[in-house]
Amino acid sequence: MVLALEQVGVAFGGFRALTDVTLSVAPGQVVGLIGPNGAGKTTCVNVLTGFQRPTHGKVILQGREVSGLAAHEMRRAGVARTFQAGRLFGGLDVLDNLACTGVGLGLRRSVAEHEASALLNWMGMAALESRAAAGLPYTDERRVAIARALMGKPRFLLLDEPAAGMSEAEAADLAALIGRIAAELGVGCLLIEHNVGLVLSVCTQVVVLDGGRIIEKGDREAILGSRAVREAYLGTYAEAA
Ligand SMILES: Nc1ncnc2c1ncn2[C@@H]1O[C@H](COP(=O)(O)OP(=O)(O)OP(=O)(O)O)[C@@H](O)[C@H]1O
Repeated sequence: MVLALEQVGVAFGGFRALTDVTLSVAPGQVVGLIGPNGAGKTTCVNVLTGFQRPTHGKVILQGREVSGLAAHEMRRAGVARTFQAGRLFGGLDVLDNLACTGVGLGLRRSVAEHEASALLNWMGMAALESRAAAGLPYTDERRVAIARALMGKPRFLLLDEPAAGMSEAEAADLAALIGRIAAELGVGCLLIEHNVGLVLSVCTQVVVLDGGRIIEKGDREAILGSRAVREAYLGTYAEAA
């Protein structure tokens, strides 16, 4: 049972941001979504999470069409996301950042706090519980945003450039974390990332967008061997791969 786009198109006025996009993420799988700036990656995530209605096509969750659901309904249905900017509640500590999200999802406060604490522990971040979110170093802030997205035990997690601004070592740690989220929690992950090396290290399947269309889909070898991908994209990032 998967989260999928079926022949999705999105138009902003006369501009087509996406055309005929079909992709899917299965539980426990990490799918990469790459492509040049403006290719339509964030728009895909927005459609999959209810932030953007498709102009054409369908969003499918566990066999059911969910194209019309709002963002909070998709979240309750088990589809979580992170944003390019962290969007934490700066005035709250880390535990409360997670617990508030749990309460918003319908958990009792004590249950939400317990889940938040267990999650931070699982991610090796228990020491951050009572730190103010506003004062966190950048990489911790990104990891707390991922922890918060995992509240309520979502079945799918969509990550929009989670490694932006990180060093190679920090990005490698993040890749390991994403691998654990898929393998140990069984969460299906969709990873938008400009760091192609990171995508190829953690994703079993990669989808390449250019100009709102899918130009390639496949595993690491298929992507590295694709002439269309090299021409559209990898030229700029060849060293990273
Ligand atoms: N709300 C909107 N109104 C009009 N155009 C939009 C809107 N949102 C996105 N676009 C346009 O749609 C195209 C795809 O944008 P999108 O943000 O999905 O690309 P992206 O692949 O995520 O790019 P980046 O890597 O730069 O984040 C871009 O040309 C963008 O300017």
